[in-house]
Amino acid sequence: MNGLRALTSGSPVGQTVANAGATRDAAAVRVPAVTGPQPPMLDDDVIRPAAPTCPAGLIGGAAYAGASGPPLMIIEGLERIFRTGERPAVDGVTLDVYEGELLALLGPSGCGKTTTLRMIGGFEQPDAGRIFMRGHDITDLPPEKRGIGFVFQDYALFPHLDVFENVRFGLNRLPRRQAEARVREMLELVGLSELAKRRPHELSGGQQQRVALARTLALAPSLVLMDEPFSNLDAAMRVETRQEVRALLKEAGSAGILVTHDQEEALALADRIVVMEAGKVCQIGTPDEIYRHPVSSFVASFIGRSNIVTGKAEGLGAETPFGRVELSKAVNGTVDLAVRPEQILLEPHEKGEAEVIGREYRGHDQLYWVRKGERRLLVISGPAEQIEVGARVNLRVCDCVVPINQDIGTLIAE
Ligand SMILES: Nc1ncnc2c1ncn2[C@@H]1O[C@H](COP(=O)(O)OP(=O)(O)OP(=O)(O)O)[C@@H](O)[C@H]1O
Repeated sequence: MNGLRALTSGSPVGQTVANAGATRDAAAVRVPAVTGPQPPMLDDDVIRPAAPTCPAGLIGGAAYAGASGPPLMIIEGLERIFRTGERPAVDGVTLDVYEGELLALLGPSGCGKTTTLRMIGGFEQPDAGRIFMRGHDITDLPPEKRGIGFVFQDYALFPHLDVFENVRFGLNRLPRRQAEARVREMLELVGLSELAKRRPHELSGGQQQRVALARTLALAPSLVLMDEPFSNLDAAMRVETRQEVRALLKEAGSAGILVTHDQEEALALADRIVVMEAGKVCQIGTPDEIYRHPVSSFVASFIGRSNIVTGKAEGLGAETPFGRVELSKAVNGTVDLAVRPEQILLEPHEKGEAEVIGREYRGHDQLYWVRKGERRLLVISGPAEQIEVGARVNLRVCDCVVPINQDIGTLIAE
């Protein structure tokens, strides 16, 4: 979905920003005012209720290990039902975001990521649920009163303004010298001081992305929303730019919420990942937790790849089509198990239990498809191994396997 239109359509302010993306008319654009740790120039734009309306504390999901205080934002039971939909587009989303944390909303197309982001930004009104920022209920505030910054998918830079003027845009309420000092500071932060006089079309996609980020960060937001911000970049530029964006947000001390359907991007960039499916949050955790301890076959298959097999578990072991495997948690009964392709070793043997039916060389590793009885399994091995298609192999699982769908079995110990 086009991040700019998706994020902004449907609200007067949003509409203006969306139009700006099309017309590039600086005078017509109203960039949402934002607040943050410094400078204090936009504070009077933001409504601050006299007392917090929600107690600071963790609601939903796993805690962020890097948290040094209460959450910056608490989102509680957010719901959005479109008249055209058979089910809610967003269905009871509850999560929190900590100061300086980078959170990725990850899930397949249509699972409600953009709608969730639009509600956080104030461009879409929820049908139920509340959003609290530093303890204040901001659910009913317009976008420009929320203290939140935006980086749009197509950057929304003004082609007739140079880099310096693009970044200064939105700082026009500051005295000129103070605004210019802030722009210089931001350009230094994003490493574009040398290119201050260039127009957007004289920059690479990655540099344009940095200008857009500098323009947002100039307003010192405590939270920056980004909808598929790297989708316009080629693969190599995407990898480089996403690390830069992460570093810049960390340096600026701003938290970020990033919408992506790219699991590799979420794993590489985020402090925590919120996995969504059909409008609901199915798991929140660090990239490592999500990858190594998926809570369902959906998460196990969407984040990385998994062979889902059924096993008969007894404590920390289970009988499976691979023979006996060790489990990461003690369970009893019939359980589904997520076996990662890299956890399976292929041992060539002329009377092996399985047959190699496909092979894809990828340079850094190889994918093998093997058939055992009716089952088709995916295996990833190192690049040096050479097993021909048609060869017989034995399969060995070389690591602890994660039980999922625990309602099938009985969890007997953590
Ligand atoms: N304005 C709207 N009117 C009606 N239905 C909508 C509207 N916006 C979104 N939807 C529907 O809500 C659901 C969630 O859409 P949303 O854009 O939030 O998903 P997404 O996860 O961001 O998808 P993508 O990755 O494709 O952008 C989809 O079924 C979509 O068709």
